[in-house]
Amino acid sequence: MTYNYELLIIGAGSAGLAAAKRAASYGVQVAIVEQEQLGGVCTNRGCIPKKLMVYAADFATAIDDAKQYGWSVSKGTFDWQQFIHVRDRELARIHQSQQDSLSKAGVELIRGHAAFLDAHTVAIDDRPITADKILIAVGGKPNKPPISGIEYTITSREMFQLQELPSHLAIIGGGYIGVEFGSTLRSLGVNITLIETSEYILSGFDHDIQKIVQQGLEQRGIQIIHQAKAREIKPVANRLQLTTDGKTSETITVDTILCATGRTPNLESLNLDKAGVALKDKAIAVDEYSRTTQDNIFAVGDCTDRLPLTPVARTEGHAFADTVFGHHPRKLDYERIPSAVFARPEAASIGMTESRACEIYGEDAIECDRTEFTPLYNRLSGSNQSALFKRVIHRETDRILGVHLVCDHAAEIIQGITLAIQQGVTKQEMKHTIGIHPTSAEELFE
Ligand SMILES: Cc1cc2nc3c(=O)[nH]c(=O)nc-3n(C[C@H](O)[C@H](O)[C@H](O)COP(=O)(O)OP(=O)(O)OC[C@H]3O[C@@H](n4cnc5c(N)ncnc54)[C@H](O)[C@@H]3O)c2cc1C
Ligand SMILES: NC(=O)c1ccc[n+]([C@@H]2O[C@H](COP(=O)([O-])OP(=O)(O)OC[C@H]3O[C@@H](n4cnc5c(N)ncnc54)[C@H](O)[C@@H]3O)[C@@H](O)[C@H]2O)c1
Repeated sequence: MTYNYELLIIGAGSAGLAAAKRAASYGVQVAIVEQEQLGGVCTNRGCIPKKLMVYAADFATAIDDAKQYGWSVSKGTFDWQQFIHVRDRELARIHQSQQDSLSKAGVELIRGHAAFLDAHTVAIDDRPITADKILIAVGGKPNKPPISGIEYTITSREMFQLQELPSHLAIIGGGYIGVEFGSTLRSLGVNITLIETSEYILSGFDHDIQKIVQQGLEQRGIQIIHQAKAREIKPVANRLQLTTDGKTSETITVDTILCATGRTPNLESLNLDKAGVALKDKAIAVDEYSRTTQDNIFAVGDCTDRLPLTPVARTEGHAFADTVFGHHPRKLDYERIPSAVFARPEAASIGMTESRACEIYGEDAIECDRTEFTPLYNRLSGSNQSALFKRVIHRETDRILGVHLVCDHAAEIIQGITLAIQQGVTKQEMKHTIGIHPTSAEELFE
């Protein structure tokens, strides 16, 4: 049987683009289908526009800090529309570069919505296209809990399209998205109320990180209503009234409500049943080599139930292509993947949290060292935000199982540490490492 393509990829986000280029490098005839702009969530409504917003917001603090360092400066005003203009110019540049790199790799880009007709045939809008192998890389979309009035809330997608900044923003969900938007918009002068079901924000992070970031956000004037859930939302005279249930019941009136309670795979109208692809919970079921329940179909990135981060999506795309077309079977180690929360204070982690290590090895087998200190920069800036460095160590082997940081540039620092952790570095080896002075990171080698 001959097909239109050897490989058809559905979705040109981080995972799909990485897989397309790597497969093409093995001489495979590849087409990629995309229904929106190239680059998916990361480029258009995630990592990149979010980080640009963080950079914009940091000037507010930098100007205050500059005064403490002897500068005579005044804050001026922030022009949201001007920021959107320059941000979109940068996103257009990225789209062009993504398109150019697909052409250079010889990958055909097909615009439209894909839905399965059978295991080898996909309808793109109404046009049937066949392929020997198909990779599903359709990503995810925001969840909204079933709360009365939830239709008045927006999600991270619409946050990037706001025409003006609200005066008061309520955020439901204190995970990555809620914390990053809350922190950034606070620096831009927005009043923030964050509602989180647990006692602490950033579920899944080490407990010390959760506590220090939560305190830091509160010190910056963010109101956190914890152990609470949004119960009802009602429009009241051009604003929104939100009532919470939980440890305390509160009613607040705000301009905008962001719902940031997690994401689910984007599988609607893909007709996976026609292709014989099974689900596990709400995600595509895959094995460690990203194989689905149908022999010729694979899935990578946020549409599977693994770690929804861009570098993971990209690496799964590469590993799929290496395994299937490069004949180098490759799977990921999901235990040692670094991640960061781009809030102020910033947090970053690699490896096991203290509670996970105790769960696996038992409390007696684990030792933690924890240093909290005032970074040199804050001595003059006047900020009372302390930095936290924590290491989780396996007593018997002296191996470092996890490193957790809260400090300026935590995300940049954790990258180098990631390599050491992946190589099985011990506490003793770290102690014998000579650091750079004066930096915050040198504390890791004390
Ligand atoms: C606000 C926000 C901030 C984030 N910040 C970070 C960060 O700082 N660092 C980090 O590592 N991760 C971050 N993430 C997570 C990261 O963006 C995702 O993990 C990553 O984008 C997943 O890539 P993907 O290729 O699997 O999916 P996506 O990027 O979602 O790409 C899927 C693509 O498939 C297309 N598609 C879907 N269905 C069809 C169809 N039927 N036919 C044709 N095309 C289709 C979609 O239009 C989309 O372009 C963030 C996410 C959000 C929401
Ligand atoms: N810096 C980054 O790498 C980055 C940034 C943004 C997003 N992401 C990715 O996107 C994913 C989704 O982010 P997210 O923040 O939406 O999800 P999340 O799973 O990180 O956090 C959701 C939070 O909402 C809370 N919650 C759930 N239902 C609630 C309710 N009804 N009321 C109040 N709180 C409720 C949960 O307890 C949790 O703390 C993340 O898991 C992450 O992988 C990564």
